[in-house]
Amino acid sequence: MAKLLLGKEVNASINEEIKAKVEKLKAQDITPALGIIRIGEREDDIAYEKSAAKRCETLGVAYEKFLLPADVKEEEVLKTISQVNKNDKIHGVLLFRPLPKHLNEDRIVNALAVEKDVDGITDLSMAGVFMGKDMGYAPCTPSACMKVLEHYGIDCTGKKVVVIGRSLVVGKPAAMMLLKKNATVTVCHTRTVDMPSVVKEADIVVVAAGKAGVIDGNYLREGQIVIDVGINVNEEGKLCGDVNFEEAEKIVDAITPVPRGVGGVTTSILLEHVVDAAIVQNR
Ligand SMILES: Nc1nc(=O)c2c([nH]1)NC[C@@H]1CN(c3ccc(C(=O)N[C@@H](CCC(=O)O)C(=O)O)cc3)C=[N+]21
Repeated sequence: MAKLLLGKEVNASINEEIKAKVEKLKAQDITPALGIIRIGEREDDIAYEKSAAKRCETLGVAYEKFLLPADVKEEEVLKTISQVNKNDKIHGVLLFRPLPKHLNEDRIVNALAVEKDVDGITDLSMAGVFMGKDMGYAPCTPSACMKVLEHYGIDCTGKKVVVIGRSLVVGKPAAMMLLKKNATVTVCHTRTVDMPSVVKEADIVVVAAGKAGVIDGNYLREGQIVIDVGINVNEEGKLCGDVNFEEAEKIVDAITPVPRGVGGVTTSILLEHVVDAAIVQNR
């Protein structure tokens, strides 16, 4: 049976740091605050929103929600973003993605002030990740994957790492971050030929396929470490990952479960970025 890599343990250390920073800010009469912009009612957005709000409450971070209907006009979204950009009481912004199809995601995302882009979605923040420069904030989900590996003492140097998924939200930035940690990285996607044999070659598998349970026992072998980034809501309304957990845990050495894995760490990183943004903006 695989060892479980639990988010809770990783969070404990991050949360201590966040609390200390929040206390320091509060001593200067500054309350760090997150702006949450949600368009429509996607279940995974709402799941993240609830977790983020709860964590804000626990850590003494304020938040304000900006809820827009799924059929909102682009100008309305741009107006909301300009409003949060100007509001000095809001230090970081979480804009859920993907956006409804009728909106120009590129234009909307890049309207966000880079110093408030705590989920690293603007082109400039993303460029920082790809060039290995300290520019803006890295996206929270791939950062959470790296944090889990680091916390459990899993060194990437020289390891074969397969990333499944090539999205800009997770797959591509995760590949760059792994490369920076000296891994030999392969990125698989829907056009990859014979994916099971490619994935079996990996020492570490980072799964961001975006589909519930698609990575089953046929892709895995013993000795592997599996990081499951997937957050899917199944028919019963429960969270599940992109890995078929029941099959995987019988085969691999270690795995992050869903829930209780990467998701909670993503939320911690988000809060850490908001608090850091509040510090930088009040210098
Ligand atoms: N720009 C953008 N960035 C995102 O990172 C992003 C997004 N849009 N759109 C939606 C998806 C979904 N997502 C979730 C993260 C955590 C939980 C979650 O439930 N976290 C729990 C723990 C769950 C667990 O234990 O695995 C918690 O923080 O306590 C859910 C969903 C982020 N996403």
